[in-house]
Amino acid sequence: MLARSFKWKQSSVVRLNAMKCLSQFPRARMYSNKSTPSGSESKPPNRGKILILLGALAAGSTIASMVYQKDAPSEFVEPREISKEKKPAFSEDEVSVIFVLGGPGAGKGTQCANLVKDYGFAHLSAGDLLRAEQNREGSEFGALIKHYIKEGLIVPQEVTIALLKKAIQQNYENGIRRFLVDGFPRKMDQALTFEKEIVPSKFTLFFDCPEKVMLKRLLDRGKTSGRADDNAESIKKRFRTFVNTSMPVVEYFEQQDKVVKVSCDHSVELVYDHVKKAIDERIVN
Ligand SMILES: Nc1ncnc2c1ncn2[C@@H]1O[C@H](COP(=O)(O)OP(=O)(O)OP(=O)(O)O)[C@@H](O)[C@H]1O
Ligand SMILES: O=c1ccn([C@@H]2O[C@H](COP(=O)(O)O)[C@@H](O)[C@H]2O)c(=O)[nH]1
Repeated sequence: MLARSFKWKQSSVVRLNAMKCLSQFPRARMYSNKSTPSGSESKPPNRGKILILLGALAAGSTIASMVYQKDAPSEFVEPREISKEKKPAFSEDEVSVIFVLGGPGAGKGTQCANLVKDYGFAHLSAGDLLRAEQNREGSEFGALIKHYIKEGLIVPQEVTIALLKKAIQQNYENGIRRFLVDGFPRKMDQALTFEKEIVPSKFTLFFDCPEKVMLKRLLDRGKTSGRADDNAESIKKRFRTFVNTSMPVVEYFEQQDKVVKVSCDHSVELVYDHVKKAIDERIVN
């Protein structure tokens, strides 16, 4: 948030400077036309040219402010090695990534643990990676992550994608080729960046669950989880973020026919039967 307001301030300064320029420009032209060498009355300023110049200045300031905001909030983030890469770090033949999405408490982690046992996937939970980074001594992102998680907001993609990329790379070096990327992508920018710069996903496993059921599960889990966001206030915010920010990602992949939906309002065992079926039908390597 701090970062966002910083960026906003920067772009506002650009706009304000441009406005100052705009407001002073006509006056400067008037002064220069005050008198003519012949001493005759000054000519009216050429309004057409002034308008064109004003338009160009306004367009320039808008573009400048868009460029400023595009990368927000990069102040918090390590060098932007992700965006410099021209093509994905891995090809789809090298690694298989299945995104696992669903509302908070839908049972994603529980089902991923089953899949790890039976299929040898590496399970990368974006939330777990963020919590580990938050607690890592010396992390410059600790306070930022803590704030976003408590508020049920999505941590800036640069942080999460860098963590995921590192984890995939480490597992790859150890011979692992199949990944369940759990609780990610939660926002459209993450989906686009990950697929462009890390690897395109095979498909998305989407756990569909009524809010009432998820609420009960999370409040029960909160009795022992020690998670700062397993409380009624944070859960409400997480639900809101899920509907407004994460569901558009599911819809985006649905349009590409890349979503397998599993209903989660059943026992762990029954849900897993459906999950296994979905995986067996779609998995390629
Ligand atoms: N099918 C199920 N029936 C009843 N309880 C379940 C079921 N699946 C998971 N749970 C329980 O619900 C809680 C939330 O499950 P889990 O942690 O797997 O969800 P999640 O989707 O990964 O949540 P989050 O996104 O918040 O990390 C856990 O306490 C888990 O034991
Ligand atoms: O891509 C992500 C994934 C997670 N977060 C933040 O972490 C919490 C907890 O995630 P869980 O999957 O429930 O463990 C989530 O509410 C977000 O605040 C994120 O920012 N980006």
